[in-house]
Amino acid sequence: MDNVSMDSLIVKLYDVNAVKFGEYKLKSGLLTPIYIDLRVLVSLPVLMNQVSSLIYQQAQQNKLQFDSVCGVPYTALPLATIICSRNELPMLIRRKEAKDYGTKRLVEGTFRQGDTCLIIEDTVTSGSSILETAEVLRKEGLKVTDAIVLMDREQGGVDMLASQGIRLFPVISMFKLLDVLLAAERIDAQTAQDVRKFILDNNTFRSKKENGNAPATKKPCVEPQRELSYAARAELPNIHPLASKLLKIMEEKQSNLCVSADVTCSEELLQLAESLGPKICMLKTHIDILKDYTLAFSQKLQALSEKHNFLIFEDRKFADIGNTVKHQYEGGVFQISSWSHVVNAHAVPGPGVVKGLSAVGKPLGRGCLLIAQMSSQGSLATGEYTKAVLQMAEEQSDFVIGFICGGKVTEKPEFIHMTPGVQIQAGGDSLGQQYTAPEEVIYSKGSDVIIVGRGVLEASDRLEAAESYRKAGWDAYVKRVSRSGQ
Ligand SMILES: O=c1ccn([C@@H]2O[C@H](COP(=O)(O)O)[C@@H](O)[C@H]2O)c(=O)[nH]1
Repeated sequence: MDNVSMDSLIVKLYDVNAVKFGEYKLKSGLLTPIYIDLRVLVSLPVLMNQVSSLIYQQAQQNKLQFDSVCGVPYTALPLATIICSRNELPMLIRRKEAKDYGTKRLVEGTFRQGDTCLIIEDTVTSGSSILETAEVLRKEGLKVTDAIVLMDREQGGVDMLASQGIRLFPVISMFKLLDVLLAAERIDAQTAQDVRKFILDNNTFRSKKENGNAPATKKPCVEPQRELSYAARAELPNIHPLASKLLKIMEEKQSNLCVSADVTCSEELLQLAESLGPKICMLKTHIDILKDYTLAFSQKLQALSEKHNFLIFEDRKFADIGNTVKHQYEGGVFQISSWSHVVNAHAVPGPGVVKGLSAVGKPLGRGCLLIAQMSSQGSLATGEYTKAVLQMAEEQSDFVIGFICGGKVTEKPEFIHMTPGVQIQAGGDSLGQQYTAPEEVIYSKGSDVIIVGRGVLEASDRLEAAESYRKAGWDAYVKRVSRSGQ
């Protein structure tokens, strides 16, 4: 289902009163300004079918492997039934309580020990209902590794379940829902803001970790740091708003792909942005290689970035004293700061380069990546130099949002790691470029975003190639987060 119909589904859910604003009590007793009541769907067969297909699409898009499907009782039961019946899949029913006669089974249906069962849920807050169902299924000898939810309230369910070895794939997330209802004028800006604040202030997983079960004395051993999802990092208290926006785009579009649009004609660049826009979280430009740049072009590019929800990154690699980069960023022919969300800089000149850029970009809400490492053979950006770049970033984190690097260079989850020199086939070119595969960059080296140029541009079908890179990058990320949660 495309974005437009996803948006109209969200509006429909509101119109049938499945999304309510006011004051409601959650299962935990917490009062919430938004309540999702998907029970109403059971009387609305058209909507029921649409929602079921969306849930099943998540399973297909993420290539989930399973032998059976189980809906969390009760609201998700009919959804699971429709999915199983339409797609001829075996279903299991988890009883909420065992009968005191007959077989006394807690799981109805036939299965073999070691079979994998996919869980379907209607709404997730903390993830505890999915976990309860998973525990019952696991006790019966089934494996549970994945779950799909129609509506994720973004209050920590994804992270809690990941910590229990379950990857949760949401169809709709709370922030997306609020954006759509606001745009459709179903709610006003104040309501959206109040709900957003509530969600951010009431993360059930974070607060449990922060407040609950704290040992009286420190544990002697250091536990390995748990990997946060992109969505959880987007909500970190000290995160730069642009980094947060990027992480939310990545989560929403399930894309950690930045395409490097290294073409020399502005029309071709706009065509790339139009066709690949839905697949990417960011589009990288080298504006000075265009032979026909105009300011009108940059306006069209901005319009496409809004239409397809991606950020623009001008790979200008500023490397001069603060006063000069200020002019280069703001003025000249390109007026980069007026249209590019993100730029990058070498640290060679010292902190003044960031100060100069920040003087122009910070008031506009822009951000900067520092080049900590390079993908080219013989690069001098290694070792102590890379460490000095990290230090410079930390000192100016109100403008620096992350790094260009070969892999993770800092454990600070507020910083974004972006890696160029990526192709499915590792190798290189004749001018020193070195390529690493998406899985290695994201899963093994811990980077966040893959930057792909010729891997897409030189493919016979650019859209198909972009989708392969999107999928490879996203699968590697999902694998990484679930590994750390187990
Ligand atoms: O270390 C670096 C920094 C930047 N780049 C840029 O990324 C793309 C890579 O293009 P491919 O076609 O995928 O090789 C290109 O624009 C470089 O200028 C980089 O490769 N390495």
